[in-house]
Amino acid sequence: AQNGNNPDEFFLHPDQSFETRAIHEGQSPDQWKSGAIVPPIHTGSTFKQADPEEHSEYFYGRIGNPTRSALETCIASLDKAKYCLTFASGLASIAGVAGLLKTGDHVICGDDLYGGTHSYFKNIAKDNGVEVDFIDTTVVENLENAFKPNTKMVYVESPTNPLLKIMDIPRLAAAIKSECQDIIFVVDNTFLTPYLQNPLLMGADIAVYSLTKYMNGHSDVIMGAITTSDDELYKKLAYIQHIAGSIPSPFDCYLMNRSLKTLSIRMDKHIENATKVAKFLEQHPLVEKVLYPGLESHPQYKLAKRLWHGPSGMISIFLKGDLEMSKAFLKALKVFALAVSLGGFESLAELPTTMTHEIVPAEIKKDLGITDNLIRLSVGLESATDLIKDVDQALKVAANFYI
Ligand SMILES: C=C(NCc1c(COP(=O)(O)O)cnc(C)c1O)C(=O)O
Repeated sequence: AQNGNNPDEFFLHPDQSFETRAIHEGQSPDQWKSGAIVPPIHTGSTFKQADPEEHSEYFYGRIGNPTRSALETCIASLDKAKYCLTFASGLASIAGVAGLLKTGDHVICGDDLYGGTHSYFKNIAKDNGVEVDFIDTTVVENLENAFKPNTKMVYVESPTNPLLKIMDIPRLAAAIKSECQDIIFVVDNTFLTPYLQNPLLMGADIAVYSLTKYMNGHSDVIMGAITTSDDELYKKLAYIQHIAGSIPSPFDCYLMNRSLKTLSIRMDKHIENATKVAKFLEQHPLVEKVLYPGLESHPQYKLAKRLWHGPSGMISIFLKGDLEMSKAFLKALKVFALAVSLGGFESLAELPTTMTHEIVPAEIKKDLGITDNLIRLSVGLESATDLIKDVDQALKVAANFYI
């Protein structure tokens, strides 16, 4: 995390070895005949066997690939996990985790989730006979009151997409395990990455990642991952990866592995830029509210400081206007691009209600507060001065729609 001298500048004490592990874990040149310093891209789909009754670690690309193994070893180390499994996308990894549920099981989901994740549990999991409840898991008592005899999983994001609600993972874990040790606690850690939060160290059984976002950070790979330290869960999830077969390509694994090498310095810059942009927006007359866990005004700022190494680069703001003002603001931006996704080096801006959360039923969006004037910003690595100038000029254009 940031190397500020003032203890108030950053959150939990930074993990001193993260950068070294990101560069070296899973990358040993000794594992390759060539001695390559950077893991090569193994595109082979199948591997020669010495005997019909025995094969080496690698025998078929869907079951295992050396480039994918290098990546999975690195991510497991970054998340301080025993295991990592990668999938073709973030939602594919979520589908893999949901594959642990059987007909008649009950899953408790946080109420504020990425639209696709909400839709997966509300439609696909439900159609597979899984009972789903969505509750506000920022209040631990809500969770305690939601348990049923058939509860098998609790699934949350922290912070959540797009309202940046923060989960007290240790308290949720304690409540879950005191209810029943067998309930699987899953935390989607996409917005923070292992650099800023390690859910497994706080009691989660599985962490889920859309690697597409910050961990790749270059908006050119779609991929997902899970991490766990539970041997039984790993065996089941590895079976799902192998047999349901939703695996990433060797080339994408090479790109993702390469991105991890700069994850820490990119996150520090995302935090530095987002803090400056959030502070500018917080005082702007056309901005009703700024949600950024790095600002003391965030309702769960103290919790974020207690659990996180830093507040990441995502900001959600409420403009003092309606849909027309939001559209005018978003279309006036020049440095921020109007696009879904997040976590890349380029700054992105979007309107959750009609874009990433369009799929969420209107009454649920209303209950959550995903309104026409809610804008989500993914603050990139450009000059903070340019980013602030961009939102300032776009707000001036949108001022004509001020109500
Ligand atoms: C595309 C977007 N989100 C994807 C996402 C996913 C799905 O990841 P994919 O790699 O897009 O399949 C899972 N979890 C979170 C918290 C996410 O934000 C978005 O919010 O713009």
